[in-house]
Amino acid sequence: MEQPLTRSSDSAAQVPVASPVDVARAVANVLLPMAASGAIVRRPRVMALRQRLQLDARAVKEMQRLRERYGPGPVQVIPGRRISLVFEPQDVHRVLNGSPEPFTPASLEKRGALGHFQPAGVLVSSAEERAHRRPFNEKVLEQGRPVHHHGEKMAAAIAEEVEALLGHVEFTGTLTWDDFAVMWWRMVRRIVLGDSARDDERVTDDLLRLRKDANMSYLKPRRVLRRRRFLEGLQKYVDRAEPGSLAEMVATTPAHPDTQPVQQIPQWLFASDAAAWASFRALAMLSAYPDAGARAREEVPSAPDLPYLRSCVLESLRLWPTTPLILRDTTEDTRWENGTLPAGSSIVIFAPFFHRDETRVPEAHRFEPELWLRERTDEDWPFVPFSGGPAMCPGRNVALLMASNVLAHLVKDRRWTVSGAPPLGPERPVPASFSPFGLTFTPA
Ligand code: HEM
Repeated sequence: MEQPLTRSSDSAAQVPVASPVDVARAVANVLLPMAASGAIVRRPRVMALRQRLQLDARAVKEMQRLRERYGPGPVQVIPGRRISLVFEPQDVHRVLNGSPEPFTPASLEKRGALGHFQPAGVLVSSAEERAHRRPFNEKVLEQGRPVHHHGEKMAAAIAEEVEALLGHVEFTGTLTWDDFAVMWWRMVRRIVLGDSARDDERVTDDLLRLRKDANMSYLKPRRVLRRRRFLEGLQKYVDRAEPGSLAEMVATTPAHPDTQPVQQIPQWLFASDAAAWASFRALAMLSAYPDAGARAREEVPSAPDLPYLRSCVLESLRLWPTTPLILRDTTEDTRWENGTLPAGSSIVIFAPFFHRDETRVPEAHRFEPELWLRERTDEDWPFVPFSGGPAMCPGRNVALLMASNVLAHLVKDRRWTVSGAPPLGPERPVPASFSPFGLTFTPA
């Protein structure tokens, strides 16, 4: 049973419900733009609109207004489903540290979405299944090591793929998102599945198809045959167990029968997409902030361990979190400063509010990679691009290794001019919304 908070009252009343007008505003300004952008695979056109209208600024303002109006405790903004927004750092830490009980990451919404391609993935698992699946993910991904023991092999694949991309850029004169994404997926397939998967677009196209369905969650019927073909494709790579791949580690890491090792892999593939968005935005920042670009270039010889470039990627993720809505469902009644929430309620941590609220975060609209040069703790303000607590992203270090090494090769011998971005630079506030998909880089 969870300990009550020291600041909790004995109130048996439920956490307040926002007024109908505030419900409509919270949905329109906070929840809808995020859902419309695509929870599992992004919709570039909606992202472009979000950038044009700078909708994330509106969302943060709405959160500030709601907090002002209802106080620091949570407030329910979808009464039927009992979805509550939280506003205080200690509530963020409490919810994330209280995973999987009483705050399970396997929320109704996530089960609806991820069930399309990884119904046995750790993120949508019960507490009992998680007890086996989480340690398996941590072992294979080596979550505590900045550089995975396959790091040299990963770095070699990254070097080859980025060099091939740069050859293409020399030919076309520009670096676009589409070219970057082709390179990215070749690299991810090699790192996760093995070198022989480099050109196996079918496996990631199958996943893309299933991810598109996942955006529609329960509204789309499950494509059972496609999912079977996709998972069988992954199984083949595990059977092949190419040395230096994560598939090899899946094949050789002991697993409890409940673990379903192959079903842990889709998350590693699909979540790598977020690292691509963060890297492309970080490249724009390194191009627009000459001092940061110079510091990154100086660091290149120490690859694959690149703390400053990793910080740049983390800062890109703080400014534009790729998981803006961190969801938890309550598994028992929980007490809060302003009332109780019954079991089965939903808690939403809206990350941009905690990352970009200029009334409480001095660096809200500045590019400050230095924020990440030391490990952050629960004593710190919650910047949570990788979530936190026992369900924190176990692939964080693999993602940062990929992203930082890709950036190192891109900036090593080149300076880039960026177009297609909102105005960027040290003299101005960092934009609230920033789509990576419309960016084009030209060697300066
Ligand atoms: C920049 C890239 C990435 C970001 C921002 C990111 C972020 C996150 C976040 C926020 C969560 C928690 C979601 C939640 O609580 O609902 C999560 C979970 C997870 N991530 Fe990542 N992730 C990234 C890349 C990766 C990669 C590359 C891998 C694997 C190679 C990975 C593996 C996982 C796994 C297995 C979980 C589920 C953890 C659990 O439920 O215990 N992620 N990630």
